[in-house]
Amino acid sequence: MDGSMDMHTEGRDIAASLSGAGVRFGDFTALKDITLDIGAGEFWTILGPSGCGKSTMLRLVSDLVPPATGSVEIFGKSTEAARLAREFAFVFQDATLLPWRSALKNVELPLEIGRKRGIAIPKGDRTPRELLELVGLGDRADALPSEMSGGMRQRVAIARALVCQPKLLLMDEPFGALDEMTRDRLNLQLLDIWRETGTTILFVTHSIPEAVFLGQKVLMLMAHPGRIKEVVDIDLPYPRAISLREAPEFNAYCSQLRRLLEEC
Ligand SMILES: Nc1ncnc2c1ncn2[C@@H]1O[C@H](COP(=O)(O)OP(=O)(O)OP(=O)(O)O)[C@@H](O)[C@H]1O
Repeated sequence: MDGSMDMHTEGRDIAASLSGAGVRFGDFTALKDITLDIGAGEFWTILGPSGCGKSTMLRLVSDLVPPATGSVEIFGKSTEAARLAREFAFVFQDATLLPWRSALKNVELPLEIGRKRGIAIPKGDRTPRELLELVGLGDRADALPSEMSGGMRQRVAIARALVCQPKLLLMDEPFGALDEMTRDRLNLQLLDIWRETGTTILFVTHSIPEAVFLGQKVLMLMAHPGRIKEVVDIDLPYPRAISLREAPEFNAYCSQLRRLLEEC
């Protein structure tokens, strides 16, 4: 499908609803006519050629860039209202931890900032320490970022993103800089976290196998201007094990997406 798409949304709570949404930077159209609904609790991965607007899509949803056309709603609110209510959180490729603070202190940071600014932060079900346990770092609470591996730092960043109990997690190539084995392990861990927290996840990646392994749906964007090429449902059951990557149906999805990517 080219340009835009309609989704059947009956009976589905909607986390993010985009309607004819476009983004411009000056004369340049970065995203055009994006229409889609992302159901609450769903896991979407986003693929597309370099420069097609994947990061811009996350920035649009998270109130970092305004729509030049159309509208974006997050859980029925404006993106600004959702941002102020801490309904979403970001994880970037670089963990961006404060180097002088321990893992635990980094996870606690959003709560501290909220308190200092007098912002009512949604009280999460889990304490920062419990979140470190959730990402498998319960025994590294006092470690400094320089004492941790890249994968560990990224897990701290995920725990920090979860500390305000966001209903929507926006992840921009969070495992792109990690070696393949660490990436596989974090993919499994992220699926566990997704199952346990029920958070909606929007996950940008350049890796077709990663997009298929994680996602219930893959949003394929195309370039010039950035727009929807297709949404592919990944009809593979959860929990997903690494051995799934050997399965013919997994590889069939990868081939389908590779063909779509070549057309973009
Ligand atoms: N602040 C900005 N000002 C001008 N142009 C921008 C700005 N941010 C992004 N762009 C342009 O918008 C387009 C989409 O950028 P974006 O970073 O969203 O692409 P992407 O698909 O995430 O790319 P990549 O896969 O390389 O990370 C690119 O052509 C980029 O140069």
